[in-house]
Amino acid sequence: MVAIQETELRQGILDAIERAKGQSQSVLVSEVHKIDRIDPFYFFASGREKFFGERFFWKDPEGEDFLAGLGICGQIQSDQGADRFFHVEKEWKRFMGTALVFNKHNVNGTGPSMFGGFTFDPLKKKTSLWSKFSEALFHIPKYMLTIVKGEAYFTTNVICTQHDDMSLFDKVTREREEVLSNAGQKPALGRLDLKDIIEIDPEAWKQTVTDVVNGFENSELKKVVLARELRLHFTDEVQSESVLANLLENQHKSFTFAFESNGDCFIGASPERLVKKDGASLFSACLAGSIARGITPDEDESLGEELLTDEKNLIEHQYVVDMIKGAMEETCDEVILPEQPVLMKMKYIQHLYTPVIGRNREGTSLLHLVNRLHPTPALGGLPKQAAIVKIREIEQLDRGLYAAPVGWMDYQGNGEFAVAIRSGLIQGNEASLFAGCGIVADSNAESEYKETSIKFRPMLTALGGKIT
Ligand SMILES: C=C(O[C@H]1C=CC=C(C(=O)O)[C@@H]1O)C(=O)O
Ligand SMILES: [Mg+2]
Repeated sequence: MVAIQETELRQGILDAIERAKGQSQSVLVSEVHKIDRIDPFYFFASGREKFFGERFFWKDPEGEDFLAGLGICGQIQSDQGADRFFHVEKEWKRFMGTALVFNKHNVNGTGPSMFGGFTFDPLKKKTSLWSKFSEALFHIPKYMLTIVKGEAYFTTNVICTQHDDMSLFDKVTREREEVLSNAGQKPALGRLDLKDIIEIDPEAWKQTVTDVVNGFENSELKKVVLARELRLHFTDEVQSESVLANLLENQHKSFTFAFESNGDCFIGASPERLVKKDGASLFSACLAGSIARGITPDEDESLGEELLTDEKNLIEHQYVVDMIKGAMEETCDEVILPEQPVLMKMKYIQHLYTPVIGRNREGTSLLHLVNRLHPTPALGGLPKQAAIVKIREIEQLDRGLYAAPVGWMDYQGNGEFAVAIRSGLIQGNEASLFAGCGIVADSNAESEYKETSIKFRPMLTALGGKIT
C-alpha cells in the first residue's frame, strides 16, 4: 500500500482559507508527493465506485508518460465558439494566479493540471449525442497519478473557500488514504457483449465523397476530411475500464485516453499528436495517407513501399506538412522536419508520417498553438476555413470531440494534446465510433470507404466487435 507520511497540506489549507477570505474567491491548494509506482490503469479503474463520471486517463505513445485523474475539484468550460481557447487560457491563469503549490519535483504533469478537450467545430449544430460535453471542457482532478519515465507522483488538489475550516483537511486526508489504499488493486473487468452494429448510411456517405471530389474543380478547396459513424448496442452497460484495458493491450504506439463527463466516456487510441510543449521544445506531427497492413512481412513491406510512392497519398500528406510547418514557423525560431515522410505502422494500418520539432519563442502558450494548429488538414482540410465550413454543411455527423484536440496542461504551461481520432463515445449500453479520411482530387469513394473501415478496427475490436 502507498502511504503519504508527511504533508504540507494542513498549513496549505489554513493559508488558502485565509487567502480565500481576503480575496472573496476560492483558492486552490496543490501538493505533490513522489510515491512508489502504482499501475495507472489500476488507479483509473479503482475510482469507479467513488468517482465514476469524474475520471480521466492518458498514456503517450512511447508509454513513458501517464496521467490519471479521479474526482473533479475544478472545471473550466465554455460553449462560446470563437474565443474558447482564449477563455480556457484566461480561466486557467486566473485559477493559477492564486493557487498555493507544494511541489519539490520539477516534472511536467505534476501539481495543478487540467485535462480535457475542445470540440472539433463549435459552430456545427450540436446534437444530443454530445450533450454531456461542452465546446471546451477541462477538469482539474482532486487526485492525480503521474508517471514520468517510470517514476510515480501523486498530486492532491483541494479547493478552499472562505467558508471552509480545518475539517476540510481531515476530510481530504481521509479520502486520500482511501484512494491510495484502493489504487493498487487489480480491477475485475466486466464482459463486453456487443449485440449489434449499425453503420450509419454508408451509401449516402460514399455519395458525399463523390460530390466533394466532383466539386474540387470549381472551388478553392483542395482537401476535405469526411468522417462517418458506427452506432453500437450492447446487452449490458459498457465499462470503460474493459475498453481501456483492450486498447492498452493492443494499441501500444498510441495516445490512449479516456475522458468522463456526466456518465458518458470519450475514449480512444490515437496515433496522432497535435502538439506537445516541454519548456521551449515543441513537437507536432503530420499524419495523413494510409494503407492496410499486410498479412505476411513481404506483403506488409510492399504495401508500405506502395504508400511511400503513391501520388494521391503523398499529396494528401503534403498539405498537412505545409500547413503545420507554416504554423510552427510563426512562433518558433527553428523548425526541423525531414524532407520525406516515413511509415508509421500501427496494428491494422500504416500511415505516412512526418515528425516536426520546433524551438518555441518565449511567450507562446500551448493553448495558442492548439488553437493555431486545429484542425490540421489531416482532420479538416485545405484551405482550413473553407474546409471546416464544407464539413459543417455536408457531413451527416456531430463530431463532438472526435478529431479534436484532447490532452492536458500543467501549471507551468507544459502539456500535450493529441488529435482524438480512432475514438468513440460510450453512453451506457451504447457507443458511437467515428472514422474519417482525407478526400483529395484523386479520391475514390469505395477505397475511402474501405480506409475508414480499417480505421474503425482499433475501437471496434476493443469493444468486442469482430474484424471484418
Ligand atoms: C481522420 C482520420 O485519420 C486521419 C489521420 C491519418 C490518416 C488519414 C488519412 O489517410 O486519411 C486521416 O487524415 C481518422 O482516423 O478518423
Ligand atoms: Mg487517407
